Formats: sequence, C-alpha cells, structure tokens
Amino acid sequence: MRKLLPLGALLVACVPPFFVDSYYQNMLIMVFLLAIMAGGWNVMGGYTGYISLGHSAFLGVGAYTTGILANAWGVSPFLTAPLGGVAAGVLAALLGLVTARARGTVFIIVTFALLALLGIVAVNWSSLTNGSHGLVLAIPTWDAAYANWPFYYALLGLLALTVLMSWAIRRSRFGIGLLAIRDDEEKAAGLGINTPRHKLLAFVVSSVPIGVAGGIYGYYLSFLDPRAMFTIVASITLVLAALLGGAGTLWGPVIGALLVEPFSQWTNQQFTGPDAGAWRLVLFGGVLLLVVLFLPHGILPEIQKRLKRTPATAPVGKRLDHLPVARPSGPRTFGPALLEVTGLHKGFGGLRVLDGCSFDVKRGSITGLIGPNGSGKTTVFNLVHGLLRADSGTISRPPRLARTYQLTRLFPRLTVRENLLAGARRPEKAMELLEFIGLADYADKLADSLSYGQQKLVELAQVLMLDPDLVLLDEPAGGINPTQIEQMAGLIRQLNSSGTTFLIVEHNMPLVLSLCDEVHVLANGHRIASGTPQEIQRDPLVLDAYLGADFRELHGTNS
Ligand SMILES: Nc1ncnc2c1ncn2[C@@H]1O[C@H](COP(=O)(O)OP(=O)(O)OP(=O)(O)O)[C@@H](O)[C@H]1O
Repeated sequence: MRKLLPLGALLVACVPPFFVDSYYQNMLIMVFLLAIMAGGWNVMGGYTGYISLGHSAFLGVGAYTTGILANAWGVSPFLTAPLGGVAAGVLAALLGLVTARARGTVFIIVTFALLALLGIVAVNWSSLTNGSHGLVLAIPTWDAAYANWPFYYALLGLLALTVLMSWAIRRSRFGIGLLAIRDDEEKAAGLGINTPRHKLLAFVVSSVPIGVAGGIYGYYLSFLDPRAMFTIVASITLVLAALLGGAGTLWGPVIGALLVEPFSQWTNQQFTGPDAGAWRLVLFGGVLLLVVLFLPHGILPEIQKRLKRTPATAPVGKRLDHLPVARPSGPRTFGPALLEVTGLHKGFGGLRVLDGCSFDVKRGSITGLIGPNGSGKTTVFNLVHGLLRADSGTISRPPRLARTYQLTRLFPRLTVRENLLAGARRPEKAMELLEFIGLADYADKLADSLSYGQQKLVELAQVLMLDPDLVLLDEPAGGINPTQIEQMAGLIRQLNSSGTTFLIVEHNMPLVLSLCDEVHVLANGHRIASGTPQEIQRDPLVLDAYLGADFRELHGTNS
C-alpha cells in the first residue's frame, strides 16, 4: 500500500488537466468530500467506538460559517473555510461536554438530535442564514474551463491532511488511548487514561476537517440550502462509507467513499420527485444494516484477514525461563501498612455484600485474601481500586496502585506492546517487561491472538507499567495450566523481592499457602481470620467456613 501511494496520488492529481469531463471531476470531488467526512468520523466512531449519527451537522456548520463570513467580509470563501473548521470544532467541544456521560445508544441519539436541532436553527434564524430561501455565495471568478480545479485540489489536499492526521493519531499514545476506550472504557480509566478528555478531544478532532470541507463544498455549490446541509442522509452515507471500508482503519473510509459515492449518485438519478429523500434514506439505511450484519468489520479488514491467512493457530506459548525464585528462608519483616481497610460496608439493593470488613496489607508483603465464592473479595478490590464507592468505612491506599481482573481484560484489538503502552508511554520499559514475562516475541501480535495464560502474563506486565507500589491480583492462577501457575508465582516472588507489595485473591490454595506471607479470610462480608498460611490452615473457623473437610483430610489437619 505504501509503495502504491505516490503513484496513486500522482494519478489522482492528474485528473483535472487530462479528464476534462466535468461529470468525472464532480464525481471525484464528491468522493473526496465523503472520504473527508468518513475519515473525520472515523476518529470518533472507528478509533474511539462512539458512533455518531450527527457528524454531517459539522458540514453544515462549516458551510454556513464560511459563507456568512465570506459574504460579510467580501473575501473568497476559500479564505474563510478554515474558520468553518474552527466553528465545527467549537460546536463539537460544547456537544462533547454535554455528552460526556453518554454512551452507546444514548450517544447516537444525542448526536442525531444535534443534527435535527441545527437544521431547525438554520431554517429559522433567517437574519443570519436567510432561512429556507437559502444563502447565496459569490460565484467563482476564474475561467469556466478550470471551474472545478480549485475545489478539486482543495478537497484533495484536505483529504490528504485528514488521512495524515488519522495516521498520526493512530501512532500516538492518544490514539492508543482511544482504541483502549473502544475496547474497554472502564479498564482504560483504571490504567490512568483520562477518558473524558480523550473523548472530548477525539470529538473535536473528528469535526474540524468536516467543518473545513463544508466551507469548500458550500463555495462549490455557491448556494446553501438548510435542508440539504443538515440532512440525515448525509450522516448515514458517511457512516456507511466508514463502516463499509473498515471503521478504525486508516484507508477504510477512503475505500468506502470510493464505493458509496457512485452508488449515492446513481440513487440520485433513480429517485426523483418529492419523496426522493425518503427513499434514499430507506435505501441507505437498509444497506447500512446489511453491512453491519454481514460485513461488521468492513472490506479492508476482511481483505487483510484473507491475505494474512497464516495457520489459524494462536502463537504457541514459549516456556518461560524464569524459574520460580525460592522463598527466602527465615522470618520476613515488613514495613507499616500500605493499605488499610476499616469497617467497610457495601450492599447492592437488598444484598449485603460487605459487612464491617477490615484488614491491612503491610508494605513489602504478599498478602492473600481468600474466602468462599460470593464472600465479597472482588467487591473489596473494586472498592479499593475506586470503581465502587463504599456505603461506609474507610480505605487508606497508596497513590500508586494497580489491579488485574478475574477474567483478563486486555484490549483485544491492540497489540501486546500497545496494551502495555496504553497506561504509560515508555517503550523501553514495555519491552523490558515483555522480556521479563518471556513474551517479547509477541510484542506485535494482537492481544486476543494469545493464549489465556499468556494474556494473564501480559495483564500483569500491563499493570507493572504504572510502577505500582501495590498490585491487586484477582485470581492470577484462574484458568491457566500448572506450568503457567508456577511461572506466575515465580514472577510475583521476583517482583516482590524488588519491592512490590501484592494483595492476591485466589482460590488455588497450594499457591496461596506457598506464596503469601499473611492471609486474610473473608466470610459473609467480614474477616473471620488472619494469620500466616500455617496458622490459617489450622484455624477451625477457616476450615469450617472455607477450606472444608476435603482440605482437612488431604492435609491431615485436626480441628
Ligand atoms: N455490581 C453488583 N451488583 C449486584 N450484585 C453484585 C455486584 N457485584 C457483586 N455482586 C454480588 O455480591 C456478592 C459478592 O460478589 P464478589 O464478586 O465480591 O464475591 P467474590 O468473593 O469475589 O466471589 P468469587 O470468589 O466467586 O469471585 C455476590 O453475591 C455477587 O453476586
């Protein structure tokens, strides 16, 4: 693709002088326009995963701002078109603030409502927009033989800038943050990504090229009709182009525009009369539905998948070289409490999950938190990590704290390296940690192509990128094989010897007993025992509430 790019660019640039037929020039101008709109939208809808149905509003805002200012100042609309981009950006920022908490369908509806609202404003604010009569712009003054050229090159240049912007974003930490939000917003926030700021910026960035394009397009038409400028058909068309080509890819929106625009022009010729708009809406909506159902990732990812069809196996797990580090013999001494939880109460509706839970984790220790299913261990993690708020009680936690999840939550569509970089932009540190967990060879593989055990290791490395003082591990051995459990234990010990404190929730008792310095046992929402592994496995309360008869028999423990 990269090698073909200069050739393609040269060919496209040669069209106006060599293909004077204005039909084809106009077709390409409209393809560029649609590609810019789909490319801008892609930053929000493709990278960030927030589907907007209102993005064509930025085209109208850009066109009106450009036209009104050019008329008022008596200058060429080409000069005021960048201000169309500014107006679109400001509007997007305002809307972004309003929709800060909106997700999924609510976001779609709010963006659609914005489009409808602006259409009404454009029709009714006659003193500014000339209302439903439309706004007339200056007619181009250059020779009719070159009539389309300036628009053609202006939009081609803007398209190049849009693709370049999209490329730069995808390679930046900001872009990794956007993709992380798309894959798992809650987890992204947990890794320290400022998700509201990322979304706001993505919204603004996605609107600006469309606003500038609106200015150029308005001049191309020389007449702004509010119904055509704020039509839902335009929004559906641009979303269709992005999804068909491949949302979240660099070239997908361009490929989509190349396919959708000729189709759109064909429907323009086929449907005439007063209901034409409604029929086109039905048709585009239907095609959009088909694309979502049958080609959900779009054409480009489908082609890439077919080309890459290497053996469909996941990378085979390399045996890690890190042998578990032997436990230091003799008593270990620890610092003061790094985490202190006192009298935590938490309920969900009528269900009391935590009922006066208190315990601490000493600096430098590996502390276990065990208990029967449903005793509230994960809820404690969620409270300590700040995902939930306690009904009452206090938590004194260190500032640098990170957690893993019971079921791994890597960003599946980011590479292993990008998963690590999402929380902190430190490429050397990321590679160092991948070496440490034995997965450096997998740095550029997509996270979801790894085995579950490998994903658990990557999630550990991911949280270590934050240089945490305290790491909360939620079932690090859950669902992985005994060799990998041993590897995981070895890594935890190694990290602990270099100063990291761990709080581990785990059902694998041999692991807990061999790894932990101190163990707290929860049952019915509060702590029923604390002590060294030796003390815990002899405690009759713990044997009754959790470890049970099997454990007693197996280990010959007497009550
Ligand atoms: N967000 C929630 N809304 C309603 N109930 C919840 C919520 N989160 C947890 N619970 C309930 O709270 C109880 C404790 O759940 P929690 O996941 O903390 O237990 P756990 O000790 O971690 O269990 P396990 O060992 O099975 O992971 C369960 O009955 C669970 O169904």
